[in-house]
Amino acid sequence: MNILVLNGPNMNMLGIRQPEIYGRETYEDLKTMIQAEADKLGVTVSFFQSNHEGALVDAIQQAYFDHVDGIIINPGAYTHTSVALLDAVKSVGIPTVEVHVSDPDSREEFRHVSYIRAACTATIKGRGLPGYLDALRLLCGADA
Ligand SMILES: O=C1C[C@@](O)(C(=O)O)C[C@@H](O)[C@@H]1O
Repeated sequence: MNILVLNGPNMNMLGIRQPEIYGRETYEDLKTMIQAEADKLGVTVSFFQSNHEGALVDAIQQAYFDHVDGIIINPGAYTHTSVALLDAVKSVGIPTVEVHVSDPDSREEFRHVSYIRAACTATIKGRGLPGYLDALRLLCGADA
């Protein structure tokens, strides 16, 4: 099984950006944590982070041609704005789990809308970085 982990804008700033919300662990720590869980589950994971909407659309489309089995996506702020990412996930038909480190629904009103949610099989939010591990287990059919 092949899982792609996509992170949107500012997720490369984990550990630096608003640690009171996103914690002190870095993007590299996140990748290490996911890789360790993937090794346990016996699945292959690849990672992509971009601050650019189109690059994320390209990565989702490429996942189709690479026969990726599942996508974990934290679109960052594009969650609340991007019809393009919604359309991309719908286009490829790959099971996709939306992850948020914080709980956007308990933050500012403008974070309450998620465009991508309609294309996702599940949303995991407010669980910190371990939320990504829950998403991985969910996609692999292991208990989340
Ligand atoms: O960049 C982010 C991170 C986020 O997706 C999260 O992981 O909690 C929540 C979004 O509202 C925000 O724009």
